[in-house]
Amino acid sequence: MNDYRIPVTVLTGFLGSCKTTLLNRILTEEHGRRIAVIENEYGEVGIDDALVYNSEEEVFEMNNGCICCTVRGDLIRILGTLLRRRETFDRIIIETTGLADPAPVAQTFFFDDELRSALRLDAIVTLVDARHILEHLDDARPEGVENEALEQVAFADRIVLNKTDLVTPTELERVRRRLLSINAMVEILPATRADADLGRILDVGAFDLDRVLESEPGFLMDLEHEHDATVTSVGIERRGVVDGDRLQVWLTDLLRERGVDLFRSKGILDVDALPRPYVFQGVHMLLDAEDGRPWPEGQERLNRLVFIGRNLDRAELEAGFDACLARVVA
Ligand SMILES: Nc1nc2c(ncn2[C@@H]2O[C@H](COP(=O)(O)OP(=O)(O)OP(=O)(O)O)[C@@H](O)[C@H]2O)c(=O)[nH]1
Repeated sequence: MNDYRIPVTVLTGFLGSCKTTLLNRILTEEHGRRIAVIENEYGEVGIDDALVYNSEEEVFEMNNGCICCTVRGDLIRILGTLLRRRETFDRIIIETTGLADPAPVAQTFFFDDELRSALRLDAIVTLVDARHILEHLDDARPEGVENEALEQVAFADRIVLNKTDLVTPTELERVRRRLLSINAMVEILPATRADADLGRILDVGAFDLDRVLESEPGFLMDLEHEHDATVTSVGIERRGVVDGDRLQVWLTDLLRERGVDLFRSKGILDVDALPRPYVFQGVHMLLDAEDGRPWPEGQERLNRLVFIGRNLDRAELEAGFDACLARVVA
């Protein structure tokens, strides 16, 4: 029997594991397919809108809470809105935050009659950072507090085992075995910059409710979960021109000294008043930087930074960044 329901892919994976990189690849390579994107970002300052490939696709942002907790109602509303013009797209991709539990997101497609009859959860695709995943899986949590990285691996229908360039073959094999010890059935696709075969990721019909119910009988009932309250996000927005040299010193020192607890950092900055923004991305102690898309004409250049990690000190981060500002614009 033909299934005319619209396929939905959930992209999940811990902070910095490469979700946005994979999303950009899909939007570039599947160009011509009509894709509706729903993006959930952690923290009050959104950055990913500027990092997602500039495409024809409509991107629905959900920035005011976590998709698996506070904004699940928003997700249902956005899906409902999309269904009212279902002829305008062929598939939906949802990118969760790096700290989301994918189970409540998956449940959304089974609770609501309208959604269940129109949408088909195709697969939960979990991105894994080969370099950092073991420390996150080993991160002991108090009783009742969940380990999101573990949930993301356990719930995956496909794992894109990414950043293979940052580990040795022996380390990669150790990670692969660990992933299979958590989720024996999952198909693992090794990748660098998420260059896995999209044919193994999209339209694969991999999500199987019966299998999930076998391993998690409470899947359709148990909505309660608790995140680690020591992990928070600090968003900073400032006008002004940043001094490139001071910024380098500050960021390098910050990541070296705090990199263990600083899971993720990103920023879009007006450095030295250049025509294009300076975009930096940190994952623990590793830092990448590149020029972003040119600042929009006639629009104010607002510096935006986000830090996500354990026991973050907002005042210290703000003071550190403020000291990098060469010129403050009121
Ligand atoms: N060395 C290396 N770096 C990578 C690879 N894939 C992605 N990166 C870098 O890792 C960083 C995080 O990538 P993103 O795609 O933004 O990760 P994400 O999962 O969307 O991040 P959050 O949404 O913030 O959780 C970026 O600086 C990427 O350039 C890879 O295969 N190897």
